[in-house]
Amino acid sequence: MEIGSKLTNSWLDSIVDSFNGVDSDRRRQFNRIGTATRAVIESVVASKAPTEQLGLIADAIEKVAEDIGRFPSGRVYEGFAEAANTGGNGGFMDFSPISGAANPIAPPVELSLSSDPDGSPIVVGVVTFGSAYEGPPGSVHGGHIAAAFDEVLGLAQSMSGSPGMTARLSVNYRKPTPLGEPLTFVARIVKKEGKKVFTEGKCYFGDILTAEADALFISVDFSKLAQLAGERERTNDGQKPQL
Ligand SMILES: CCCCCCCC/C=C/CCCCCCCC(=O)SCCNC(=O)CCNC(=O)[C@H](O)C(C)(C)COP(=O)(O)OP(=O)(O)OC[C@H]1O[C@@H](n2cnc3c(N)ncnc32)[C@H](O)[C@@H]1OP(=O)(O)O
Repeated sequence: MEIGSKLTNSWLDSIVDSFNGVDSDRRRQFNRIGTATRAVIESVVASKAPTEQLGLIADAIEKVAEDIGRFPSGRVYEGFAEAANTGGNGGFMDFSPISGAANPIAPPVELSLSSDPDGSPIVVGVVTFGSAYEGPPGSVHGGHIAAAFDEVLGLAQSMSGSPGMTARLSVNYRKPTPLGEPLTFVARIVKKEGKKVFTEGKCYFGDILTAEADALFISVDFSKLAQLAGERERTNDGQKPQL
């Protein structure tokens, strides 16, 4: 993901610059795997393949899982937890569960920084959710809408220069959010009070407002993030960070 920064937030720019523009074969291969696995996930939940074919497909997928599972696993952290990238060679947030191209469970939401007509900085997230994200028939599952808000609001709050973790996230679902259609999330900072960064966001399908959210982020000491990353690398399974 390239973040085409139109902002002059030097703090965020310096982080984004440190990840962007670096290309590597390793990153390309991870992104290919992520894209192909995402396509498999989509087909798995929506395939009309004949039953006799399903066993063959299951055999093939089990073989792939076995092949990749033979290698040791462990995440690489450069900077921030969510900014884990594909091998330390560039790729800002390649493995984000929401926006990471290399993470097959990410829809993914494509993030960019922009500004609204009055010049205020905003984050824009563009995404089309496939069948794997279905909640009510034909609509996106509300939990995934909340996750997309957490991501775009999370990037917006980081423009404050003192990013933190989500303390509270509230979503109002106004209209069903359609599957298989391009959606646009927009997020901004509302105000900052000490460690508290208040944000708000909206999700549109065309001109239709389908959901809106507000969230409170609490700036965290970067040493806390480093500690979380350290725990994750030590245990290598990352399931239980010690706070
Ligand atoms: C992760 C950082 C990434 C940085 C990346 C930068 C690069 C840019 C990239 C960008 C895109 C990435 C996008 C990622 C987005 C995803 C983020 C997530 O999903 S985060 C996972 C879910 N959230 C948790 O797991 C938090 C768990 N909770 C905690 O760890 C703590 O509770 C925490 C940090 C939220 C606050 O703990 P305390 O000890 O630091 O805060 P105290 O000092 O006690 O409180 C400060 C003030 O805030 C209020 N406060 C704290 N928590 C509150 C709450 N839940 N609700 C309301 N107020 C709260 C308190 O009442 C206090 O207010 P008074 O100063 O007294 O007025």
